[in-house]
Amino acid sequence: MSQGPLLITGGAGYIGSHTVRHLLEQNERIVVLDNLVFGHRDALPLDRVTFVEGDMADAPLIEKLFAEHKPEAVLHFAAFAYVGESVTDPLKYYRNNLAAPLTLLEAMQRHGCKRFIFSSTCATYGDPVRIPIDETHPQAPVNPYGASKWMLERVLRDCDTAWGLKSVFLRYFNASGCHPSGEIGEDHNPETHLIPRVLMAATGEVDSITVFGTDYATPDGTCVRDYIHVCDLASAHALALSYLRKGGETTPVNLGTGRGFSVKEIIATAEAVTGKKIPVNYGPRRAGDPSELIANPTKAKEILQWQAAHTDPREHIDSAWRWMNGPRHGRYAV
Ligand SMILES: NC(=O)c1ccc[n+]([C@@H]2O[C@H](COP(=O)([O-])OP(=O)(O)OC[C@H]3O[C@@H](n4cnc5c(N)ncnc54)[C@H](O)[C@@H]3O)[C@@H](O)[C@H]2O)c1
Ligand SMILES: O=c1ccn([C@@H]2O[C@H](COP(=O)(O)OP(=O)(O)O[C@H]3O[C@H](CO)[C@H](O)[C@H](O)[C@H]3O)[C@@H](O)[C@H]2O)c(=O)[nH]1
Repeated sequence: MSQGPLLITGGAGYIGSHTVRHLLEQNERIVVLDNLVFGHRDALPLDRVTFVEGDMADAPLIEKLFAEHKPEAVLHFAAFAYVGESVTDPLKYYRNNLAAPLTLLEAMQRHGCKRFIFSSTCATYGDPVRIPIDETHPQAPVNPYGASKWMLERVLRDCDTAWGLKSVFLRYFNASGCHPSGEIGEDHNPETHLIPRVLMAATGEVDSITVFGTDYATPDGTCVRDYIHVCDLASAHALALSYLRKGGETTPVNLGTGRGFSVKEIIATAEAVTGKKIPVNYGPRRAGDPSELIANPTKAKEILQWQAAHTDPREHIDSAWRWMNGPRHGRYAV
């Protein structure tokens, strides 16, 4: 097995850049590949990582990258992740989330790189038939985004059977929060996720937050989600890497806290953290939203020795608020 660096696709994005920071603290060597469609060059410590600006579907570039750096493992974050857009433009999602990674996998096969950590999602489960959701829950995605991730999991299993690729499918629940330094954070454009949008309503960047649906079968009628801090996601990647280095088998692992919070609870917490009254509108349901998504995170503890350290959404919102009021938010150069 090659002793080269880690290749991190999408490492200039939200979750990728936090994971890069964490892995650098563990003295890992890192090559980041990102086409900067959504990522930010400034989110990377460019003096400490090798940054390759390019697309994972660019076969000559990928071949050159593997020949030059001989990566030991790939951490694959690069993808499109707007659920709504995936419904209206499915081919864009199947192209980037399913077809493009094949170029990467072909290069891995050619170069004998056999460790893969995949940013999968709770969206692969679809509408839950039981809560909390463990990894044996049926996978029946209800939108092309979730389907593209589910299909890539299948591809990875087949690569294991054929040439011994070992993968961990990290099925994240709802990523939130920002690095405690306030130097990097969530900066999607457009931003559709609940917590940053609530905070944008608090700063006046948007007029108000619209709650999508108040008639769900939940205690207060709004959707319930399991919010997992981005720094907890980062530490799980390091542990998944150790698991594969110790000879771990291909397997899915949920990354969540096991606790759910409603949209209304998140807004109330954001008001408490910011000290501001947040203007709220109540709108219809958003297509494709399950009422409740809560992880059973037991397996992560058993096989990765991981559990979420930041389980209080107040802490997530507080770190996101510090980032939004810090010097770099919205001022990434790229
Ligand atoms: N944010 C969440 O709540 C969440 C939840 C579950 C799963 N995920 C998954 O985690 C991963 C990271 O999500 P994020 O929120 O950090 O998104 P992000 O958009 O911030 O990061 C993705 C990065 O990939 C890059 N990228 C996209 N296509 C590329 C390509 N073809 N070649 C090279 N680079 C490319 C983008 O420029 C971006 O920097 C995604 O795979 C996403 O599906 C996210
Ligand atoms: O302006 C908003 C934004 C969101 N919501 C609600 O807040 C909850 C969280 O919505 P997000 O858009 O923040 O996140 P999702 O639950 O849609 O997350 C899904 O999409 C993500 C990709 O971006 C991940 O893949 C994740 O695993 C998957 O569940 C949902 O009930 C949503 O309806 C609102 O009410 N108003």
